[in-house]
Amino acid sequence: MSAALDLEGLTRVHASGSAPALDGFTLDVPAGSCVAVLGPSGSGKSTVLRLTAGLDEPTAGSVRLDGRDLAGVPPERRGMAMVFQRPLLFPHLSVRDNVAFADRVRGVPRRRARERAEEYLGLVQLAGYGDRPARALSGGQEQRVALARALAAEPRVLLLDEPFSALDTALRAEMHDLLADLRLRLDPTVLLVTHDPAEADALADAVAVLDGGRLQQAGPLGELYARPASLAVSRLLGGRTEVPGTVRDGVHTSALGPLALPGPVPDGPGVLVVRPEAVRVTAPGDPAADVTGTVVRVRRRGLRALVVVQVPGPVGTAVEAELAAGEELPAGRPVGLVLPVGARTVVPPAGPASAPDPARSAISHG
Ligand SMILES: Nc1ncnc2c1ncn2[C@@H]1O[C@H](COP(=O)(O)OP(=O)(O)OP(=O)(O)O)[C@@H](O)[C@H]1O
Repeated sequence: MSAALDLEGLTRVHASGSAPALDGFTLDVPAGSCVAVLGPSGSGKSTVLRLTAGLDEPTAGSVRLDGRDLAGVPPERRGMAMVFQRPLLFPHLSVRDNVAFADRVRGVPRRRARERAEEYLGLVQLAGYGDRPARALSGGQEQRVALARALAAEPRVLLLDEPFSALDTALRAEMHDLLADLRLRLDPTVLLVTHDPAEADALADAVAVLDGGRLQQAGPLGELYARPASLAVSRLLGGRTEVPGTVRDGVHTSALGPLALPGPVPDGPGVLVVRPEAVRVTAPGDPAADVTGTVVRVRRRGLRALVVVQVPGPVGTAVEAELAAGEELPAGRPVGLVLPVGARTVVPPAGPASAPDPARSAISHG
């Protein structure tokens, strides 16, 4: 049976005087839901899982399961199971005995533990693999066994730490499907750590974005794409259009000229961000165009192309637009761009710690 997980003000300072690895992190994971913690390397994602699992003590804050504070409860009594990026199987044991291991430690008789292991191997589509030594499995199969072993512990919360990131693209997609099926059958509460927005999109009901140990924004991923709260969130989700300017009375004025905003935004400096999927490319003379510019770079993304359009303003001011499938535009082509009002989002300018990295510049380094 799944449980509601509440993380409240979780903070972890490793050495006194050092910056916290995690700073006041608060997140609700409703029973039976899957929430992904998304963030770049070093942002504190694994720290969230370690504190939740009880593998590390928080410097401040609490972990609650169905309202019960877990302070002082050891990892094995928390009703949680964790799957890591590496499967950490016992290579000399059979696949079946790897899955049965937790039951055996709990004192379940060998025969019963092995029967249960077979059930869980069936769930991860490895029925018939029980007799094999774990060392004779492929990477994808090993990770299925790790998942079966975690599920066999009947956890109330399943903690997944980048569990599929070592797998190739096709296997990863298979594992995503498998996890979606397992969620339907077993209804566990899942807290997933990933650096990959596509993985969060495939698996999670909601996403919490971490940067520098701090929660930036939490909500359904579609909301974060449409309305990122900060440059860090926009960048993590692949946003590259960033036009600095100033907001006054609901209008953002920048090198692109005045652009009305869809909702109330406080007056003051702000950076306009727009998703490439929302930008429409048109002819330079089109009266509907909000701005005109020149295609300076084309990036392939499967059947679609992304074009980087240099627009008036300081060197490097550019807007990225996604073309329709099969549509092509060469570098050097003048174009008009429509930035639909609903797609215009203004976020606070970067502080000194998160100043834009010139190496990311859309124009100079595609
Ligand atoms: N035991 C430790 N002692 C000191 N600092 C640590 C320790 N564990 C983690 N850190 C630091 O805490 C910060 C957050 O680490 P964490 O492993 O949670 O990040 P992450 O987002 O999971 O990174 P990655 O995606 O690379 O695994 C990092 O700056 C890291 O160097």
